[in-house]
Amino acid sequence: MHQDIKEILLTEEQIAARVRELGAQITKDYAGKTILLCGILKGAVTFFTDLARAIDGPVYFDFMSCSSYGASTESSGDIEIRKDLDNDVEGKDVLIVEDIIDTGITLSHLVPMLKERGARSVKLATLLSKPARRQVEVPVDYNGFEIPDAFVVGYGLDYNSCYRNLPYIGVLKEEVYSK
Ligand SMILES: O=P(O)(O)OC[C@H]1O[C@H](OP(=O)(O)OP(=O)(O)O)[C@H](O)[C@@H]1O
Ligand code: HPA
Ligand SMILES: [Mg+2]
Repeated sequence: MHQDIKEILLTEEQIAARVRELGAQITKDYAGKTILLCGILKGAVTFFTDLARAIDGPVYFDFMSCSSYGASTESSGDIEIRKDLDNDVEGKDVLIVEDIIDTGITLSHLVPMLKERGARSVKLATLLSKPARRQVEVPVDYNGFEIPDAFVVGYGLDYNSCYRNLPYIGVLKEEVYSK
């Protein structure tokens, strides 16, 4: 285990098993449709690539880059779109893929924006949800795990751009961000 990690919350095996379940459910729910899978960079990349391979059906890939945390463990409340989707979403079945919903602020901006652009449907898949920290309610269609109120890293999630490549989800030691 990495020296900055206090505890492993979800192992590689637990994540892989849950991603397979979510992929099977999405495959059923979208039978006969093509999904425009929209990953929110950068945190969602790892979940996105695993989830996409767990879906048995036609899928297009697109990505949007937003940032609100920067070098902090608290949301700034300002969502900056650094890169928009390449696809026109009008008439498409959009499935947003996120790594985590924490305050809900990021998704509360993105979901209405994609609906306004004329998407036929906009649904949301997240690997993690931290309900204790929610400031804005966002309906989640596919949720991997509910987690307690702790700052987690790994499997795509970062603190100050580090730890994204850890293969598990771990709780970061407080001393790493309080110094
Ligand atoms: O529900 P919220 O409180 O809005 O938090 C969730 C968002 O924050 C993180 O992104 P971040 O801004 O850290 O960018 P990153 O994905 O590049 O790390 C995470 O990947 C989600 O997009
Ligand atoms: N870890 C990493 N990034 C995050 C988190 C978290 O717990 N919450 C929102 N963005
Ligand atoms: Mg981040």
